[in-house]
Amino acid sequence: MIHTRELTRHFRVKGTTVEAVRGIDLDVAKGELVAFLGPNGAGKSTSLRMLTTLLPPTSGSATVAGCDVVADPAGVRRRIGFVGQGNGGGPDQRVRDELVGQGRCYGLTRAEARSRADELLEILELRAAAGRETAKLSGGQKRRLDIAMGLIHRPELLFLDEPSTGLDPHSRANLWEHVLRLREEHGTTIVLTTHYLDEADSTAERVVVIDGGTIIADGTPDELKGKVSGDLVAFTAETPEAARLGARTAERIAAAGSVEVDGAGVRLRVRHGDAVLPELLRALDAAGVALLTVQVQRPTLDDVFLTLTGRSLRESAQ
Ligand SMILES: Nc1ncnc2c1ncn2[C@@H]1O[C@H](COP(=O)(O)OP(=O)(O)OP(=O)(O)O)[C@@H](O)[C@H]1O
Repeated sequence: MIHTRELTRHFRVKGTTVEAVRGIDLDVAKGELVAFLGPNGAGKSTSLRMLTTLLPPTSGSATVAGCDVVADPAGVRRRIGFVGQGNGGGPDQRVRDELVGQGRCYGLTRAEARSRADELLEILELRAAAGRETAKLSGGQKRRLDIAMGLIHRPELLFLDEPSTGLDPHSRANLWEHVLRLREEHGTTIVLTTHYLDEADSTAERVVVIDGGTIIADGTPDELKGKVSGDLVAFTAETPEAARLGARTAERIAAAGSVEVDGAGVRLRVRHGDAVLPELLRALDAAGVALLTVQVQRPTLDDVFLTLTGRSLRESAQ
């Protein structure tokens, strides 16, 4: 559905060159749900804008839904839907009219546009808001209308640029339910950008991590987490002395890496935290280290980003 080779985009800003996207090779198959994850300025939107023909590449190539983005941008546009950051229509437009108008823009007859609009209002649970002015919708309803607008011409491939930014947690969850259902029921391929780690983790089956204009990791959330960091085992001893003894004991445990002591707390990385835990507890007990708390945490996508770049995505994204 998407094939890019060495896809590159530079901008000239005040006499200097900004390398926004630097030679991206990406293949997305039909039906995939892919999240581009990366901090602000990583090159996610620029990549999306090239794939949706809004921006020509400086060099490299991209084929989207079977059409070349440079040689046949009209072909790409006919086959894709794009929901940008803060799309929306005119504030005085009513929801259904907005959708029908969009359908007409894509060459649907009036009857087709009306029937498709009604279908989408139903799918995206906007039927009750059909006669309302778009300016009076809630944030979540507005984003769902944006998505309906992107789907009016039944695209095979839908691009969503930060679909949930600015929504409250309830609206975000609701939006995701709709997006996932669309994909399940209609087989739509979906490519989206996000800087919400939890969102990429829980909803995308494939995460493409972008930083500094290049892809630095690509895989399922579990593959990414499995490859670059082990589980975190954290325990608290009764005193800092006991913690230091506990840390020395933990260091001797098979495959324990990067043991850190902070006051009475100890943190270590191990490959399979839950499998190592019984051995660790026995060793600590034998050394006379009594524990107040112990927990095992699977790595997060932020741990992955930290391991790859030395920076926390959570901090970069704030
Ligand atoms: N039209 C432009 N002119 C000049 N520089 C640009 C332009 N668009 C993007 N850039 C620069 O290119 C780099 C990548 O920006 P881009 O918007 O693609 O990042 P992003 O990952 O989508 O970030 P965000 O999460 O903030 O949207 C940034 O350094 C940005 O300042």
